[in-house]
Amino acid sequence: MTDSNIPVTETWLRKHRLQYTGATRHPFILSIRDGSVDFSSFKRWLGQDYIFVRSFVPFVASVLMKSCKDESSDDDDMELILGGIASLKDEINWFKQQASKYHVSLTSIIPQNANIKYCRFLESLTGSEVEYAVAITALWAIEVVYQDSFAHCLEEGSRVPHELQETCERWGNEGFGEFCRSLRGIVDRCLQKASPEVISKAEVCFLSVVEHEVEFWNMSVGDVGAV
Ligand SMILES: Cc1ncc(CO)c(N)n1
Repeated sequence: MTDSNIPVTETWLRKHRLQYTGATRHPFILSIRDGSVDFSSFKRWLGQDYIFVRSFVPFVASVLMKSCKDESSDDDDMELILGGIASLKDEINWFKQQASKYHVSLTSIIPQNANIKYCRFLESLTGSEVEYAVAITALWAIEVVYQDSFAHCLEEGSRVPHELQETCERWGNEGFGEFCRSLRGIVDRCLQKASPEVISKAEVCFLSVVEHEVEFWNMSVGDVGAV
């Protein structure tokens, strides 16, 4: 670490503020927050995110495996990640419920390009050659973008449509916020001891996640460039 007083994640968030804000204050999220959201966009997001979450499970499982093998990991890491996997089961059920409520057929969804690319990226991180520090960075970044985005929709002055309140609470709730802070703590701890190469790989990985998240939202609002 270059400056021992500032955690690595803090330096990234300062350095890549614009990119991060692009992902967490995307027009799609702002439209949920101000109530102007187009429901066909919401339904598109719902179907695509269901596919994403199914690919996300093996990725998180691979992070769990790395945490069990890596000597810089501790017992708490394993339990935190395991809890994350357990809640994905609940999340998959939630998607099924929402899909039936909005008449979205989950069996006939065609994954869009941005989604395919994002899932491929996740898969590329599952190999044993990818360091735990890099993989846990991706996990934190993936979760914190959703947490930060949906928590913004719950802030005072927002006008979220009643039907979407539950969606915002799913990722914007305080418990999930705490989970993200714990993940961030792991990232900072791992990178404090990491080599400059691993730190730089993790930073590239963080930025890739942020870019994939922007593309994912773009796809949801139906940006033709993303299809
Ligand atoms: C695209 C995407 N990013 C992050 C999350 C958070 O789990 C999600 N469900 N989907």
